[in-house]
Amino acid sequence: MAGNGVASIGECMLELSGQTGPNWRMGFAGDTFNTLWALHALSEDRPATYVSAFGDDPFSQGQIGFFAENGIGIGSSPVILGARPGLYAITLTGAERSFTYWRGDAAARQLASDPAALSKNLENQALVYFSGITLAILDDASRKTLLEAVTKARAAGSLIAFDPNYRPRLWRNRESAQAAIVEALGVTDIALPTFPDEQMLFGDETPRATAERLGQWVGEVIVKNGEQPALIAESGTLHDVPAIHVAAPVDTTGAGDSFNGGYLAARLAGHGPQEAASRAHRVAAAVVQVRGALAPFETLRAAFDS
Ligand SMILES: O=C(O)C(=O)C[C@H](O)[C@H](O)CO
Repeated sequence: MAGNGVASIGECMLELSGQTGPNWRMGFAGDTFNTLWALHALSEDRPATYVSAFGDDPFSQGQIGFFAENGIGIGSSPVILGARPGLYAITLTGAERSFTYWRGDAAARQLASDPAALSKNLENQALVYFSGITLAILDDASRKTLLEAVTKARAAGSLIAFDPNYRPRLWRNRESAQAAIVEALGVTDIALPTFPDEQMLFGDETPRATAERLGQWVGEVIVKNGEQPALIAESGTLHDVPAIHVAAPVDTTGAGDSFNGGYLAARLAGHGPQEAASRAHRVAAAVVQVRGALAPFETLRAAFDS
């Protein structure tokens, strides 16, 4: 039987944000971590595990320490001698973000190197979350190991949530991204795609087309579309849930990830999809008003409950 915990699988990097002159602020972030951060802030009573692989250098130790200080464990995730975390920097044009990465040899690429540890991390979880970035950083064999572990968790009763989160640069080509993402959707209960990503990768013309295409495999689909309404498809019924207009956003990094965390926290707390999406929009609106991907827990909670 599935337990009470929440687990998110992927890569958390060092994050450089908030450049003012020559000064950067260093934090820790990565799409699946950003989602777990919000989910954990909003579901405090559930044990939270970030499932990845880590290095043994001071930055990896700092990362694991930061997770622990904030109540997030790493379960049985491997700590690999000589490995280190990836790094990314945020460049802002207005509030719109773009990223530069140094991540090709990051420890997280070995997150499926110990299949037994990976499966153990997914035991007793109410919810398991992963993304297209998780898939993109793995080689074919590791991706197969990951999907087997997720399939096993699902069979044991965990709810599986997935955001296709398309990062073209991380993939060999478009076809391999399409194939891996479609395979992941086959083991997904809640899909949280972003329309412009789906348009770029699959040529969908409207959010409705995305919802219908994903609805072939997934019972609950939430199509995010920036400041446009989110489109929810649940067992074939569609609803628009308006987003929140933020007058002066500062950095859009992590908005979609935090939306996902808010949505999943609300669903786990028993709210229906429309109420969950309204709360998720409020959480995302709070995150675009801070620099970097993570907002303080109190900020997230205030937005979720407002
Ligand atoms: O782009 C990535 O791979 C990241 O994980 C960096 C950011 O935190 C993430 O994209 C924000 O959604």
